[in-house]
Amino acid sequence: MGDQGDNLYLGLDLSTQQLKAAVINEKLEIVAEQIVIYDSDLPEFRTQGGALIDKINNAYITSPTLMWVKALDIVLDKLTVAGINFSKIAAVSGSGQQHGSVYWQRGASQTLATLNPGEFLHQQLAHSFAVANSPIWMDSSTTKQCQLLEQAVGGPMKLAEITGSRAYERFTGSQICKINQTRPDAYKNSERISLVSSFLCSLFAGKIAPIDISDGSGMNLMNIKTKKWDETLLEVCGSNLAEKLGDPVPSTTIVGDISPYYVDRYNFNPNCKTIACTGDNPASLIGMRLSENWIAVSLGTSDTVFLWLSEPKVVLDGHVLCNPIDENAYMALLCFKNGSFTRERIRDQCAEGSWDVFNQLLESTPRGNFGNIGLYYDNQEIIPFLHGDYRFSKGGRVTKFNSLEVEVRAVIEGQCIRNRAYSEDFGLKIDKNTKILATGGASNNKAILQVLSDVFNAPVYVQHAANSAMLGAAYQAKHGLFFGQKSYHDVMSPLPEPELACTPYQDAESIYIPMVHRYRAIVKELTAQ
Ligand SMILES: O=C(CO)[C@@H](O)[C@H](O)CF
Repeated sequence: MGDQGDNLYLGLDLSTQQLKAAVINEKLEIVAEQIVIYDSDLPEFRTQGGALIDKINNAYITSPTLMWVKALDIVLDKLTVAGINFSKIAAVSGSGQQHGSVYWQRGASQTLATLNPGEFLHQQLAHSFAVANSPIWMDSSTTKQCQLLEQAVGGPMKLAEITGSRAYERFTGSQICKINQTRPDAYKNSERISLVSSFLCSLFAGKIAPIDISDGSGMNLMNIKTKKWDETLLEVCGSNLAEKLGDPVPSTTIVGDISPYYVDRYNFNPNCKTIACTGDNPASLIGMRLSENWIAVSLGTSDTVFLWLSEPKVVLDGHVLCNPIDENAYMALLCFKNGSFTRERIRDQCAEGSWDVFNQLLESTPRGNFGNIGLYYDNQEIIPFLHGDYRFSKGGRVTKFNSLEVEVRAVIEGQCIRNRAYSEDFGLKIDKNTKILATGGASNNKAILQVLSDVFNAPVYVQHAANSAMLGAAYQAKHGLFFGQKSYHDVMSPLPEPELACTPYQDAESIYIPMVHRYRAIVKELTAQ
């Protein structure tokens, strides 16, 4: 690939609402970035936020598989128009929304291996999927299948010990099980089954790509210690499933040379390597350069907390995934559905829709909020399994707080206390080395970050990288290409250090440790009801 100095790397993030692509150089600087937003750029698929919600059963949520293929056609054409010299791209990798599944029709491997460079991908793959609309992570229609998985191994704790999570409706195992039960012909005609991430990799590799161990940890099917499929769990979901899935591989695996389709159609270098793709959250961990002593808090539509784990922990709330950077390590993932929409609701109700007013109200109240605590769940929450608003003053449950500023502080403190409580359940020990990396939209709000810092009694840093999953995929392309020659930290060394945003007040720990205990007691009481 000529002088390494001018190598480029391509990373893509196939997320729920859009496909994003970034080209970076050796210094990990973004040299081009393009996006395809499904709803507006591909209106023929009639998605809402990239998803199709079943009109009869709104728990049943899918995405058109061919829409994702067409989005790749478009984003590569956009990069072409942007003048990218594809022949300089040394490696490509990607990330995908976790848990979704793609069902390749018999014969799809042959089609992938013999693509005609004169035609679009979507034209040639139009009949390559046994299931036209892929189940995605927003689906919650597989409770019965979850029960089968847990019963098969002896209950939720055992399933969590084996696979890193108790059974979740959105996880791929229960989704495959449901396809097999409700559409047996489609299951039988599926030559292979991919995750969204390995599906994306397959399009570049010109063959059905393997599932990586990190995204594979989000299926309730893989033993996170042995990194092999659990035979008992596969049996529950369908016959010959191991053959349909293929063997899991480390997330840095070089899957092969890029398909000749891209060499002939876009002038990619024939030596360009396709690196295994992974889930969007593991890719974010890569993009955020997370390591031990760091906690990452992504403050977005949903709030996500990431921890680096050297050993797996058996928990019923949250997920343990194999680590995409070090295959002998793990990562903890806590997903909270109620993030920015809830903050915005309280902003609209209490601060006339203004973040400036919101922040003034927040900063006008003392740490600890006069003993008030609030839990706000606009949508059914994953952890804890609660829905609605719950307010408590010193004396007990109340229907409303007596001031706007108390309500504002309560929503932010409540979310930050939640983050700390469940992180500690994962074994997080907060000490003088603990640091928090905040990302996502709300990480631009210093007033919110100050509360996060106080609740965790740790400094908060920010990283203004555009999209940690997309960049993580681009970084993984380079990391995978030089795996064994350069360490991950060497690969990432050109990146600037995260910037310190705020540090905790002296009295923070004495205020928030009792509040975390009180939070736990409240949640225990509410979930018992
Ligand atoms: O379900 C999730 C993780 O468990 C989400 O973060 C999806 O990965 C979003 F695409």
